[in-house]
Amino acid sequence: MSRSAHPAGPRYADVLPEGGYSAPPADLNSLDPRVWSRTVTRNADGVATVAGIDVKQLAEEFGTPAYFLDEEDFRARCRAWKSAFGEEADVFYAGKAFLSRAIVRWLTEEGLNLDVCSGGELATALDAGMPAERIALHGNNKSTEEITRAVRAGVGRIVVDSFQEIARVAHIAERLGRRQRVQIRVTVGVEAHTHEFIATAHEDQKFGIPLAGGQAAEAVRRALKLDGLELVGIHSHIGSQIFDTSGFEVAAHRVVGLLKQVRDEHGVELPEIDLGGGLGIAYTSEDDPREPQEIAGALREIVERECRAAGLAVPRLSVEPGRAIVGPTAFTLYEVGTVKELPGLRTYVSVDGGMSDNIRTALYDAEYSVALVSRTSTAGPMLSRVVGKHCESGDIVVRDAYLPADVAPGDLLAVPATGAYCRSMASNYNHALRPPVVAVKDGAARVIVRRETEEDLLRLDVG
Ligand SMILES: Cc1ncc(COP(=O)(O)O)c(C=O)c1O
Ligand SMILES: N[C@@H](CCCC[NH3+])C(=O)O
Repeated sequence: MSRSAHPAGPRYADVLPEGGYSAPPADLNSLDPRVWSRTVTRNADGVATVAGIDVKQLAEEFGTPAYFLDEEDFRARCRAWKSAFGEEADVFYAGKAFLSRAIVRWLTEEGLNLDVCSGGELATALDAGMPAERIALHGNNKSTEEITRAVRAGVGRIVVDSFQEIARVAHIAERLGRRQRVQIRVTVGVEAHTHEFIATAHEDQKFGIPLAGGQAAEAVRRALKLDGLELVGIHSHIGSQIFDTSGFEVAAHRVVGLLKQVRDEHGVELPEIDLGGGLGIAYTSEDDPREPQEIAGALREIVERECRAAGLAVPRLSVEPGRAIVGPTAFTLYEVGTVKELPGLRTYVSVDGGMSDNIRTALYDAEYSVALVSRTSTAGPMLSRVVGKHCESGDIVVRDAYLPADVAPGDLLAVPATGAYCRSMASNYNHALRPPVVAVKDGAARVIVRRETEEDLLRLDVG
């Protein structure tokens, strides 16, 4: 929410968000299809439903807070990415956004590959049957154990992130009698227009080997000399929650520039380019994300044009969307516990979860939307802040939202677009029990990640 004066008047200028507040939406009961997963709607009684199941029934059966993930929507998004990039490219789903065995099975069935960035993600992928050759291992500080497991399993590629790692992967692969396919992650020097903590290709941050100063070219030189490595390509990931294709285009241009330099220096044409993930989604009605076709068209066009100009064969392209596939497919369902009005300021609506199930608002100032979903209301708009139950004043789920003025304890609220980086970044802060993920499809709901229990917490506490 943004832009305009505080509804309570100028006296409260000090509490204004940057740019001010927007006017309340015309209809507080509507569920904007750009923000909600595809099968979310309201039934004749005004209760929101997903995949045909009403949220009151879901809350009763699975409790709150809980994430509800629309399987059909997830699969449709996988297919949209696959068909946008076509047979000449590979789509690696970024498991860090959210990973579970069910997700791995759906990805495998839909023909996507998988990017993992830890031993835990690798274990989940292999356990759920993703063929190793369709897995890429990432990370800026992979352990020797993680690299060894990945090489042993036969992963399709390891994306190396530093000079030390080039030597480390080569050494491990040689010791195991393997030749590991690797890509080198480079930093292209693009300032992605996103939050500082999720931008990854400007120069002053921890990921990748800079193109600047010839470091990436030196990394290629070293990798080409090592028997344990098969250098197959160059990787770039510029950041996350990006709406504008221009940063990807600059990255593609610079990566192709490096391929040309490698060809000119070593007579080798590297056969692959990966341009990472990062495509943004709509968290609120004000966001206007790009579609996979748009990004695919723009990337293909620039890679082909640049390669033609450089006299290079067009390399195989891959991308790693996480948020854009899983983000819009889930919402978090909460029950309202208390409603506290601060006259002239706003109303604090406390729900039964918070920063332990969605840290993004506190961490990145992320914006979310929220709706009353257990009923409709004809009450007027109330400027609200939806907060959690943790012992932190920064425990905010939705910073600025209009809710109907009659919202009361026992009502159910849902926050859409929480499929990415919410359950995967959830914590046990205040010994909160991490919520379950429930997959919904065709009128049926099943738990794919169960709710944590106090026994789970106590089992780890062995002191
Ligand atoms: C290397 C890499 N690939 C892919 C992704 C997925 O990004 P997103 O979920 O924004 O598509 C990330 C996370 O930002 C990443 O670090
Ligand atoms: N975790 C971040 C994105 C960073 C992903 C990894 N490079 C988010 O919630 O938006």
